[in-house]
Amino acid sequence: MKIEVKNLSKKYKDTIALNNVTFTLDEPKIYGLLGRNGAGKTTFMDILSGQILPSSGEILIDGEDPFDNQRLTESICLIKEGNNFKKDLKVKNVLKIYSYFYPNWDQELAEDLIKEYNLSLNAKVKTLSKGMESALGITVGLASKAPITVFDEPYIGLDAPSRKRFYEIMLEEYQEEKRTIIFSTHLIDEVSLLFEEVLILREGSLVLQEESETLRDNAISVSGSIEKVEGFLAGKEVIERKQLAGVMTAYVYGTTADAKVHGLEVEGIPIQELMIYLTERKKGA
Ligand SMILES: Nc1ncnc2c1ncn2[C@@H]1O[C@H](COP(=O)(O)OP(=O)(O)OP(=O)(O)O)[C@@H](O)[C@H]1O
Repeated sequence: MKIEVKNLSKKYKDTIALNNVTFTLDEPKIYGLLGRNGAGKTTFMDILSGQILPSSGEILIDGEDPFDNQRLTESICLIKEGNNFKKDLKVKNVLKIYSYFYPNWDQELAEDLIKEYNLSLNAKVKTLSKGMESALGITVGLASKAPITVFDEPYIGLDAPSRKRFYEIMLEEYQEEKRTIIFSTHLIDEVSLLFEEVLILREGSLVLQEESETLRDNAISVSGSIEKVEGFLAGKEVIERKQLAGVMTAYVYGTTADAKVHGLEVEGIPIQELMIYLTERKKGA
């Protein structure tokens, strides 16, 4: 399903959570949605899944507004970092409710995951530990087989081996049948290899949308005197630049060979480092 985000803004009283964000997600892929605390990720996911309205701008999913839209709601599954399910429900009833709601629900996968994560079907949600509740969220998200599945830091309390299994199963499922998975996380180095495309929000604005492969192959870090670096940057797409004591470092799309011709120091940028760099708060902000 095609997701078009057009001039999307969301204001909560004095806080601008999203500031005129525009981008398109054209095809089923695993998208990483990254950004520091308060960057606007959850707000975006809430608007996308039709839970809240934007202040201005719009999101269109295959041309339609998701707000109050039954046809689209059953195509989108949003799993948040907690409180996804009513506390008094038993695990088996949670599965039943979601199986009615999502037309592509995969009961076999749900049952496999329940076993994998050692969840008891008769346990009530309120008796589950944080990690178990996350495991239930992951189970529902994956088994929904919703064409747009959104995970907003869905692993609170899950230990490292359980998270690893989650990533593995998510990838297996995705490879079997492609769907749009939007994944928001702070554990960037753990999952960055899964992402096919990365979007980074900083303080409500989109600062990067790029395919991971392009980032891996073409994003380089160059440094040298301000004059030399600026000479090299002319006409190129610059991701970010900073200066310290007369030395400029820039992240840019370019080739190592070209940068060396300009007499610059050049390095590849590990994807997670690029993300960390781009999500740093600006000094004084
Ligand atoms: N219901 C609300 N009322 C008031 N302000 C809100 C509300 N929801 C979010 N905000 C504010 O909007 C901004 C964006 O929040 P949002 O939760 O979208 O960020 P986030 O990127 O998901 O952050 P985190 O990584 O911490 O989950 C923050 O400044 C937050 O305080």
